[in-house]
Amino acid sequence: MVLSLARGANYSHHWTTAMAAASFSPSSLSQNFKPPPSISRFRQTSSNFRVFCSQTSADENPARLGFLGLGIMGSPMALNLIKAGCDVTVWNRTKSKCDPLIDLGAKYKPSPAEVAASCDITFAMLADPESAMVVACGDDGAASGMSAGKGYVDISTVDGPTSKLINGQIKETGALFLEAPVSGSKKPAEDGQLIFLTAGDKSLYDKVALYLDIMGKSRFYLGDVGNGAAMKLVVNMIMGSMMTSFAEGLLLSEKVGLDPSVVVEVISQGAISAPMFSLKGPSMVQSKYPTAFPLKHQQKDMRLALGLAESVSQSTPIAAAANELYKVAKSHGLSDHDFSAVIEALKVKLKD
Ligand SMILES: NC(=O)C1=CN([C@@H]2O[C@H](COP(=O)(O)OP(=O)(O)OC[C@H]3O[C@@H](n4cnc5c(N)ncnc54)[C@H](OP(=O)(O)O)[C@@H]3O)[C@@H](O)[C@H]2O)C=CC1
Ligand SMILES: O=CCCC(=O)O
Repeated sequence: MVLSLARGANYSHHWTTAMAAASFSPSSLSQNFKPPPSISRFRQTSSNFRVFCSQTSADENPARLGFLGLGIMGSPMALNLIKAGCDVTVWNRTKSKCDPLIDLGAKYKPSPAEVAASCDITFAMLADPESAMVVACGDDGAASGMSAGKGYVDISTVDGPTSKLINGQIKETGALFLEAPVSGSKKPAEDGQLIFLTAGDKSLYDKVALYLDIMGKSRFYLGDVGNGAAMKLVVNMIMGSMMTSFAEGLLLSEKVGLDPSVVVEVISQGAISAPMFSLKGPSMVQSKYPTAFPLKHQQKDMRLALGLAESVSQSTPIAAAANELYKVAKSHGLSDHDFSAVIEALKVKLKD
């Protein structure tokens, strides 16, 4: 089953909302206040508008949210939940990354298990399959704090087998599981414009739709666990290959005496125009790679996508070649730069 909803298509009566100046007090909200139909669009355009998470029924609308993993993506996503008035408890391996959110009202627990035990729904945004596994299923992992009635939503980009393992461990506790990797990078995370690619328990998907709509602009429900991970890996495999092809073009243009900035401009006006080229191109031309999506994560996604292709004997020679370039870039110390730094791998002189 595939279900796609753009933001605002499914607003629920569980929300209480208010247009308010900064001094507005949540306690003055009426439980019966109904959002206007244009609420979601309005929320994007007005800094005075807040959406408050309210608890009309503990069963129907869990209000205690956990957030595990406060990196480039997790921090702004959790922040958007806090700004919307949700009751958020955070945890991060490096505790200092919790502090700005605690200052803004988040609660803190010292382990994933304690977050899960104290929350109705726990979101996780971890680096890779290994960290997603250890945070969900390791010692003091979230599964230790889960039980019937709770939900675990893993937003990390992992492979299907990892997601299925986590699903199994969470389900053993009686809790529900949803995988929900996202398309969109640092800025869309800050702006609440992510695209959720979900799969797993449909009843949990329905419960968390409210929160996904705070953090994102659209959501897809793709059926069984593994389908969300596969969708994410296919999309990122294409993106990773596009970026290497773009990098080759920029360098070739320079070698033959063209201005690569003009190449970026030409591309932006034609059929292969893409926001990614327009966004990253100008800084790539200046050999600058401010990190939005770390190169090490793009290489991880290429590796996982190639594994997915291998599992069904699908030929992916372009992605395989692109992956080699990301590996070269990593070996040159570019792991924590933006993935557009892969262009540096093409500047490296090959030995005879
Ligand atoms: N950045 C982007 O544009 C996008 C990223 N993604 C995906 O989202 C996920 C997070 O990405 P992003 O926020 O950029 O990554 P970051 O590297 O900024 O953050 C990674 C997070 O994982 C935690 N972590 C890493 N290893 C461990 C471990 N062994 N145990 C516990 N926690 C660990 C880090 O904790 P600590 O702070 O202690 O290091 C941090 O909270 C990745 O799967 C990525 O592929 C998806 C869409 C876009
Ligand atoms: O996983 C990272 C995706 C980045 C993006 O969609 O812009």
